[in-house]
Amino acid sequence: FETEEHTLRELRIFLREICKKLANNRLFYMFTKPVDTEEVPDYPTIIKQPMDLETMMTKVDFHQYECAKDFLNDIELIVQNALEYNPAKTSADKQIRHRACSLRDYAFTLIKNEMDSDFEDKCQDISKKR
Ligand SMILES: Cc1noc(C)c1-c1cc(NS(=O)(=O)c2ccccc2)cc(C(=O)O)c1
Repeated sequence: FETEEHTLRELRIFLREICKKLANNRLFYMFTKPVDTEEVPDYPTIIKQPMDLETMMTKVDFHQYECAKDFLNDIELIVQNALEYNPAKTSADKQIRHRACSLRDYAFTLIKNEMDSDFEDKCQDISKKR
């Protein structure tokens, strides 16, 4: 059990670093905070499961990720929300869709390059058992 807690602690340290790198990239500024419903009043009528990088950092701290796959599922949620809410051919919508796709590629590549694959396997085994 102690080794499992140690493994999950290491995962949280790693995921905080990934979250910080993504949030510090100016390209992804609009994904760093929840979409402001004052600014975008119809957002909650269209997007039922909002997600953003600040919320993800809080989820790390609340032990709500037990493997990198769960973390990447929330990245994918940010991406899908942006694609759904911004479908138009306008340059503004195209730009946010492009940035959402870049966020996905950055996050998956960062994790693939910086994470030991058998470390992720160990985390997924722990997660499945719980
Ligand atoms: C994200 C998102 N999904 O749909 C839309 C639309 C956006 C989105 C929302 C905002 N305005 S905001 O007040 O909700 C906000 C500001 C700063 C960080 C996070 C959110 C700005 C932009 C933008 O492109 O600048 C985009």
